[in-house]
Amino acid sequence: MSAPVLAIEGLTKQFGAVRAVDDLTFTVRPGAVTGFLGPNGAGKTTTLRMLLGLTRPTGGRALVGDREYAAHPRPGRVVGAALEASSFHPGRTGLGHLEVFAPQVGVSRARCRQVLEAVGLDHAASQRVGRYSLGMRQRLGLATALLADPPVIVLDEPTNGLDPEGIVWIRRLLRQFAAEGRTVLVSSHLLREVEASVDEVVVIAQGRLRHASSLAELRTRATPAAYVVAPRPDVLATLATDRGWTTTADGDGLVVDGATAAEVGAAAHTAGIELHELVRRDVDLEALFFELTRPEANR
Ligand SMILES: Nc1ncnc2c1ncn2[C@@H]1O[C@H](COP(=O)(O)OP(=O)(O)OP(=O)(O)O)[C@@H](O)[C@H]1O
Repeated sequence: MSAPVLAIEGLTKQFGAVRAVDDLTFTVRPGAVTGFLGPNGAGKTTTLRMLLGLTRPTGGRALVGDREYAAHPRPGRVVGAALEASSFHPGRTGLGHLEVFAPQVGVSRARCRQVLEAVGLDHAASQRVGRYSLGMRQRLGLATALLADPPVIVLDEPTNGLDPEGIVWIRRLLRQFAAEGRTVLVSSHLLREVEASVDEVVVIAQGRLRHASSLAELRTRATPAAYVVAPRPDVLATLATDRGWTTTADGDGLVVDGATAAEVGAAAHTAGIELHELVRRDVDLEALFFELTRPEANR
């Protein structure tokens, strides 16, 4: 499958006095899961709505491959999207909802049953959507997105309302889509929630791009830290301070901020300091995310 690239080019949306999206530019490549991240009100949904032709941009454009979404002959077959879990007709059954969409994307009723099963809703096929839980509506939204087996999948906060098992399930599904070569864009206001399933991250705040890179590259931006246990923690703490690192007592040992485990090990070795334990501390991505998305005035 050669899935299209998504290209957001100088995209801007002004709602009265509010600039919801402000000259935003980034691309989303196939074969990867891209996390579209930002705090509440950052402009994620507005961006996705512009990408899907549901909101008209004030400026710039959003391309799905070589053209805008609406310019594709059958856009619903190219991009499968789930935006808001609440926008279902409450009187329709889960299956009925999919059957309304099926002709629009040119798929059979049998396919509707197939996707309901794929999202774990076959047992609730004839239940009214009004009685679905938030998690079930999320699954139905995903089923709608998957109906046409599209090469591009766009999901807005898909883990909202899912239980831990559902979150693990959706992570696997996202990974599978990427492995199949699809272009996958998934929004969230929590980096921690998508950390295990994304390859690329696009971070926005106040409608503006704050960061775009691979997740691996973002990690390298975070301050490294190590946990170390030494029989003479005072000597180790002095060494760390001399190197410009900070230390905090933690249980039997010290957390050294600002240094990798390898740097702490090498420095201790050179200084002839005995160590009993030395491990890498996972980088605090959440702190970095908070830093990246702080209001501009406070940066
Ligand atoms: N139709 C609208 N009319 C006026 N203002 C709007 C409209 N839609 C969104 N906004 C405003 O635009 C800004 C961005 O909203 P948006 O929903 O795109 O953010 P978001 O990142 O998706 O947030 P959340 O995570 O809370 O859903 C907010 O200030 C919001 O109040």
